Parts: sequence; structure tokens; C-alpha cells
Amino acid sequence: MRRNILVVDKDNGSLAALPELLKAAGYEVIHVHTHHETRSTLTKEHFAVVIAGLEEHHAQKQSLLKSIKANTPDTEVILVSRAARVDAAVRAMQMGAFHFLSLPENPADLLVIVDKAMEKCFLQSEVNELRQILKKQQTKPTLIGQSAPMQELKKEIARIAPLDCTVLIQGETGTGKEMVAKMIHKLSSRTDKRFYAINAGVFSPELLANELFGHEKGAFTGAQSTKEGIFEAANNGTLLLDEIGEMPVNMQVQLLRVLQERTITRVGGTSDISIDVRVIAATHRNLEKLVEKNQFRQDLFYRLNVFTLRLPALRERPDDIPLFCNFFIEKYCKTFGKKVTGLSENAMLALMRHSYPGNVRELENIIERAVVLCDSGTIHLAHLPQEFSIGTKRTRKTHTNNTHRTLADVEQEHITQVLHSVDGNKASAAKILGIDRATLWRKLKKYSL
Ligand SMILES: Nc1ncnc2c1ncn2[C@@H]1O[C@H](COP(=O)(O)OP(=O)(O)OP(=O)(O)O)[C@@H](O)[C@H]1O
Repeated sequence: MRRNILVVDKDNGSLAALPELLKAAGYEVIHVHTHHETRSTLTKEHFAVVIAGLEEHHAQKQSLLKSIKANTPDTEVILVSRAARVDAAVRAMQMGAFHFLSLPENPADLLVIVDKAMEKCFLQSEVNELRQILKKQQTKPTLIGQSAPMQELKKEIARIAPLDCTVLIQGETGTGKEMVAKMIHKLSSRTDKRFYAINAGVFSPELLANELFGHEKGAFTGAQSTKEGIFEAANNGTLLLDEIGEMPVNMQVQLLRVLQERTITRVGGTSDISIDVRVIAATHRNLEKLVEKNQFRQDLFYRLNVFTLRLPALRERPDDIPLFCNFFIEKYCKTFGKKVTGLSENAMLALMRHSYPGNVRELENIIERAVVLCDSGTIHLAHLPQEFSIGTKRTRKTHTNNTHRTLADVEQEHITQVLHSVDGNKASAAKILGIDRATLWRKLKKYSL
């Protein structure tokens, strides 16, 4: 940002010495004398500070101030008058002037005020820049995944996000349902409004009604004042109703009414309050099955099921595991101030073979722990939970054919286990196994290890 100042001095008299003083202090200065010059300079250039000199009438100064603040709100305006009246000063400050003062005996005294105005202007511009960066970061989608199901999912999200319809997200725990809901909100026209999430499965029906719809003063013992519910707070925004499959049946009726009529009634209240909220529902349960068992209302299911997104389990998209690993390593290196650059081949292999019942959340926790434990630049098997050090191949075989294993199976299993324990170092493995490296190499080839 430039440190430039416009000095408006109509009679080229009282502020005549100021431009030179400002230049000597390191500022770029343009000095104008007429109303017309002032307007045309302001349309061509953006100034950090404008100093408007004394001979202008107050009304003219106010109109100049008004137009500057309307066009370039970050420009700081200092008004100088021969006899500054209190009422005029108050009015000017209300209109956004940085300062309104009488002409000091020594124009150099003005420099202190100019410096302060310049500092404010710079700080404001920095704040604006940081806000922009933050906004970009917040809106930047970070839905990791390049596998075919994830690419399909991203396309679906981009397609339905702007449509402002109800969305149902189904997926196992930890697959990223809340993250997808946030992304839909970010990519929708409601992006500047609030996103709320509530877990519908953890409240009793009474508490859930209170959370969702709020209450009127005196609605129940302890309701000492009126409280807005989450539907009102999220007005014009998006509300994620997580674990919708766990929602008590009588609350399902009330939710259906909200979705159909777009109004809510606070607990203990009588009047309807209009709301405009996009509802996204998420569940790890199979709602169709719950409907069949009469545990979920069919009419509500149809209402929610306008668009359904099915999030794939992590084991259905192993190609994404390395991407997630890098993403979470970077994330937790930042959090913990560590320098970890990647994973050893064995550690990556073990992570690829795992079945992840907890999906992405489980993988994230594993990587977070590994980053904390890792003192070198690479995550090794030893940094993963113990179960990963027991060869997954071995585990698979043990599961499938526990009692009738051949000698070759046992040998293969033992070699795999030893190799894992030394992080793939063949020389060390051969030593432990009591064979030479060439023999180990032949066995690895034989068993395709
Ligand atoms: N595609 C993804 N990209 C980046 N991070 C992800 C992705 N999917 C999930 N995560 C991360 O995994 C964790 C779990 O995600 P989230 O809470 O959205 O899952 P969920 O399906 O809503 O889980 P639950 O059913 O248990 O509420 C979060 O930390 C989230 O940031």
C-alpha cells in the first residue's frame, strides 16, 4: 500500500507549508487547490490519507468527506479548520473523519496526527488482506480423494450444492459426512451465512425440541427468558441434522412440519416464526431399513431423500490412503511444529492393508499419533499402533486357515513378521532368521513377498 496523501488547500495559504513537511517525512504528496481538481484527482488515484484544508465551508467539507468514505472507506480523512466548532467536529467524526482540528500554530504538529492516520490505514488494509486470505482458505474445498468414487462424489456435490434442496448424506462413521455438509454450504449461495450442526441422536425429545426450536419465557421451570433455537439462529444459512436416524419419532413429526411449512414454533409459544434454512441430514444408518421396521417415518424419509449422497468407506477407496497420509502428516506437522516428510515403504504398506472400521477419522488419528511419536523425518512401522507391526498378510492367513496351515505358510508368515519388525531391512531380517541374504532373497521371490 502506498503512503500517499492528498492535501486539499483551497487558498494555497494556510496549509502551504504542509506538503513539503510531509514529503520530508517520506510521504508521497499531491497538493490540489480547487474543488474540481480534488474530485478528479480522487477519481484517478487511491489515497491513504486526505487532509482537507480550512477555507472550505463546513458543508463542502462534509460532502467531500461523505464521498471519500463512500468510494474508498479505507482512506483516512483529516479536516482542518481555522476555528473548529464542536458541533461540526462531532458531526465530522460521526461521518467517519479520522480527526477534525483547528489549524495548529506549527503545521509540523499535524505530522503526529498524519502518522497516526497512516498507521490506522495500514492496519486496516492488513486486516482486510488477512480477512480475504481467511475467506479464501475457508472457502477452499479440502475434500481429499482422487479415487473414482471420490471424483464422482465431488461432481455430485458441485451439482447439488447450488440447488438449495434438502440433502441426505449416508455413510459409515468417520467417512466425512459433516465435512461434505460443510462443503455443500460453502458452495451454495448461503456461504456467507452460518452453518450449524446438531447431533440429533444425543438429546432426549424435550431437550432436542428446546435446542431446535428454542423456548418462550416461562415455557417450563427454569425458562427465565426467551431463547432462540438453532433453526432461528441458522436462518438464511444451513443446518446439518447429524445422526437423523436416531431422532426420536415424535420429533420426526415436528421436523417434517418444519420442512413442509418452513415455520417453527418455540416451545411454550403460540405464534409461527418463518425460517429459511437449508436442511442437510446425515446418518450412518440405512434409513430405508429403519422405515421398514417402523423406526423412521416414511414421509420424513421421502422429504429428506430429495438428493442422497452415499459416502464410500475408506476400504472401498484404498487409492486415497496415500493422499490422506500426506494431507494429515502436513496438517499435524503444522499443529505440533514437527518436520516429517513421509512414511517408510513398510509403514505405507501396512496402512494400505488395514480395513479402517473408523474410516478417515481412524486414519487421521493414526497419523496424528505417528507424527507425535516420530523423531526422524520418516514415519516407520514402529510409529504405528502395535497391530500394524504384526504382518497383515499373516493376520489374513491366520483368519482364513487357522488350523490347517502348511509349513510353507508358517515360513512365509514368519519371514513377513521378521521383515516388518526390522522395517524391511533384508540384511537384519536374514541375520535374525539365521539364513544368508541370497537365501532370504530366494524365499521372498518364492512367496512373492
Ligand atoms: N475427504 C476428506 N478430506 C479431508 N478430511 C476428511 C475427509 N473425510 C473425512 N475427513 C476428516 O475425517 C474426520 C471425520 O470426518 P467427519 O466428522 O466429517 O465424519 P462423519 O462421517 O461426519 O463422522 P460421524 O458419523 O462419526 O459423525 C474429520 O476430521 C474430517 O476432517
